[in-house]
Order: sequence, then C-alpha cells, then structure tokens
Amino acid sequence: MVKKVLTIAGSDSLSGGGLQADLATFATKGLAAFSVISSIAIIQENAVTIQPVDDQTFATQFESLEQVDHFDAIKVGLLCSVEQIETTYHFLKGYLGPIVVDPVLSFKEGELAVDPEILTAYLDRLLPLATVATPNLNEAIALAHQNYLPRTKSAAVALAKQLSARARCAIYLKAGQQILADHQIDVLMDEDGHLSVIRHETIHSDGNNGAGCTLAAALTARLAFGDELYDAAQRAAEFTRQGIRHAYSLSDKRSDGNVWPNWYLAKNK
Ligand SMILES: Nc1ncnc2c1ncn2[C@@H]1O[C@H](COP(=O)(O)OP(=O)(O)O)[C@@H](O)[C@H]1O
Ligand SMILES: Cc1ncc(COP(=O)(O)O)c(C=O)c1O
Repeated sequence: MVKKVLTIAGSDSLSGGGLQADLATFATKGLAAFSVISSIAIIQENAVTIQPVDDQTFATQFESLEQVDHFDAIKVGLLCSVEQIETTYHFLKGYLGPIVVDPVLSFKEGELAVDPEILTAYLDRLLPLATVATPNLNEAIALAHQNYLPRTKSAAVALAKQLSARARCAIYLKAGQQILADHQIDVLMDEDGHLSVIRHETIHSDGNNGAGCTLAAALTARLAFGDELYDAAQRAAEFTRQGIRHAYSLSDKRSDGNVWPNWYLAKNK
C-alpha cells in the first residue's frame, strides 16, 4: 500500500535545500509526497531572501489536505513567522503519527535574524508535538538560549539534553565538525534521555547544500516505514552522506554543491 508523507517547507529555486530536497528524498523511497509551501527562498551570491506566502494562502493549503485520508509521517521545515508556526501547530495537534521538525533558523548560505517570539513559538507549540527535532548547532544554541558554541562532545551532549528537556521531544543535534577534527558528530537524545552519538569522517567536499533538509526528510521517510528512531537516524545519516559524496555543482564556476539524494537512479539508467 502506498505510504503518504507531507512536507511543510520553503521552496529553494536552486534546490540547495527546502521543498526540492525533501521531494527528491521522498521520491527515492517510493513515497507519495504532499506539500505545504511556507515561502520562496531566493539564494543569490551575497544574500538570502525569503518571501513568505501570505497567511491565508498558507492556511488554505492545509485545508486542501483534508482530502487526503492520512499521512504516514510529516516533516516541518522552514517557517517564517509566529503565525505560520501557529497554523502548523493547529494542523498537527490532532495528528498521531511521527513528526520531524527541522527548525530552520540559519542557512549555510547566510545568517537569518532570529526573532525571540519565533523561538518561543517553536519551544512552546511545535517542538512538544515533534517525535524528533533536528537543529544544527546554531539553531540549538538559539533555542536553548545558550550564548556559546559547544566545543567538546560532552558540551554538545549537554546541549542536546537541555534542549530535549525544554522542548519535550527527542533531539537529533547536528553538531558538525567543531567537536572533533575531520569528523562530523551528530547527537541523538531520545525523549527518555537515551543518548547515541553518531560519528563519521568528514567528507571533504563543499557539496552539502541541502544536507540538513535531506537528513530530516530521510528520517521522516524511515519513520513513515515504521523504523525505531535510532535505526531511522542511522539510516538517514548514511543516506545523507551518500548524497554528499555524490553532490553536484550548479556550474563549473562554483566550488560548492547540492546534495544529490537520487544519484543512484541516474546510474541505473
Ligand atoms: N562534509 C560532510 N561530511 C560528512 N557529513 C556531513 C558533511 N556535512 C554535513 N554532513 C552531515 O549532514 C547532516 C546535515 O548536517 P548539516 O549540513 O550540518 O546540517 P544543516 O544543513 O542543518 O546545517 C549531518 O548528519 C552531518 O553530519
Ligand atoms: C527553503 C529552504 N529551507 C531550508 C534550507 C536549509 O538548507 P540546508 O539543508 O542546507 O540546511 C534552505 C537552504 O537553502 C532553503 O532554501
């Protein structure tokens, strides 16, 4: 039977994350994917512009989803305002399946200003509904109201633990490469306080635009198939690494690149 998943996300015309990365990831798993678009992100050389959809258009997309009988899992990506968080909260609050919240507050391509009211809305409304949230370090310290970046594994674990307790959900913290030279450290703290550290060698490539979205989408997909959180996280992390290894560049003039979730479909042609 077909599995159905929903992503609530921003569109990125350059496919370096957002809706495009989510749909590409879901397609590799044979999932039927649905979407609610929060915004259009335009990434230019020196600037990231986010154009939110108006509140009514945002809300009406949720109303249209009443025609779909069920979702096997739901992913939440970029939301632009407290109003969008509230509307999403009202849609999700009666939903009993797995919810992955990627609290997108900062882009690799540029910093986003973080409104304290948005942080509060995430903490009080959306995150308590989440099965797991997937912040990167900057997002986690903003949500935990911490003013320094963890530099050790134990500091990253403490941050994940503190955020999990405050947000009342499991946390998959993408602690990145600040902790251990040449390695990426991800910390999974489940709701019962069980800790796992997923550590792997850094792939020396600039092709990780969309890695965070791909990871959260792959996690959503695995949870839709009924995996336990730890297994889902391991498999999503490996899937993302493969996408980074096969990243493609937008043009010969650029050194950075986009994660390619469905690289192996091209190989099988
Ligand atoms: N160069 C890399 N080598 C290996 N894994 C990476 C690399 N860059 C990112 N990842 C992995 O991709 C996932 C997404 O991380 P990251 O890109 O830091 O998230 P975000 O896009 O939200 O900042 C994490 O599991 C991280 O470990
Ligand atoms: C709409 C949107 N959401 C999320 C992201 C975050 O992308 P990443 O997975 O690289 O963190 C981006 C990045 O460009 C984006 O455009």
